[in-house]
Amino acid sequence: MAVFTALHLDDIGQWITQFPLGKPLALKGIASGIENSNFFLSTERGEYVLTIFENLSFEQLPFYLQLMRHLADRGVLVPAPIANADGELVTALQGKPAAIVSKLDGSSQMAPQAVHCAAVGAMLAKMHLAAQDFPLQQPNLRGLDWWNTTTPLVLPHLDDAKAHLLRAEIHFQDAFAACDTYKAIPRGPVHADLFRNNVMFDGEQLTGFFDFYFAGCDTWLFDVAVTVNDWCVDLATGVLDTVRVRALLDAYQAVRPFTHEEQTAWQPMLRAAALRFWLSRLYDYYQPREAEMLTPHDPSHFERILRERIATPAPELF
Ligand SMILES: Nc1ncnc2c1ncn2[C@@H]1O[C@H](COP(=O)(O)OP(=O)(O)O)[C@@H](O)[C@H]1O
Ligand SMILES: N[C@@H](CCOP(=O)(O)O)C(=O)O
Repeated sequence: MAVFTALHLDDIGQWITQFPLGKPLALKGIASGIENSNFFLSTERGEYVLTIFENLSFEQLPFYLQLMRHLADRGVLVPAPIANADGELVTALQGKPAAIVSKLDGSSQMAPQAVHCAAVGAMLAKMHLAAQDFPLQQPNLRGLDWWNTTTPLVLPHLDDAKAHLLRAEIHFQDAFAACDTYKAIPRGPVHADLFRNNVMFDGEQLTGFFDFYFAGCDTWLFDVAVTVNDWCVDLATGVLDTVRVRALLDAYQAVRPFTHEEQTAWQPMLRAAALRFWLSRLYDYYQPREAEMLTPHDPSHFERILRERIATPAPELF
């Protein structure tokens, strides 16, 4: 569990009066997540999630919170941010930026079947289309520039085989990002971290996407690749399950058809999505931060996925 900033009910008594939520009744640290400090908050008005942002700044946060508001207003299932009396979605708590959002029903589906993958694919396409007219701009902060900056920081910790793979893949992805096909594929705001643990289900009913704090403007296909690499994979081997891949891709393109350029970019994009999380997990592993409770994710999982995507072509987009 990661709670970087300890917080108790007494600490928020005054702070919470700026929100139309009534009296706070309970506050409980959440036993998962690796980026922020999250708490379930019960008030006289209902159930919420309070997040204290450990790495993102006051300047960066309006992009995420306003994007969630924009999507919620257009029928995409996401937590709704709660504004304070001045209409602000982000305010200071313990000297750090903090926000309150509505709590989604259900729980994460950690052993998804085709029916869950189809629901995720359809909602992801709906989200991409709904975000097209979102007016704020922010790059994907964990995109190509970050990969190039981070690689030299982790390379000294790797053995020869891993270092060779990382250098070669960065080289491949730099070339891929420079090609005309890549430049021609559609883009806009993307979630960029739509793993099983960032979606709620109530049975087979999807109740919401959450954890938008890696969102940014990038290719839609990158978002699809990140999602497929997690939702449709055999966790032990990194091998894709064709039935789940087909369910996710078919449901996605029933809402937003893929382009021919995206078809060409699909295999390199799956590699890019694997590289992104191998790198961030390596970075978190070798440069750990202070936390009250923290379980780092296993980097070798995404090294395995990357090797598998290089070795074996995935099912085509269409
Ligand atoms: N809006 C929400 N509704 C219900 N549960 C939530 C919501 N936001 C977060 N959670 C819970 O908090 C946990 C950690 O949140 P997450 O956003 O993944 O943390 P982090 O940003 O630190 O990685 C989730 O696994 C989920 O159980
Ligand atoms: N999904 C990423 C890490 C981000 O953590 P999250 O709990 O905020 O989704 C990974 O698995 O490496």
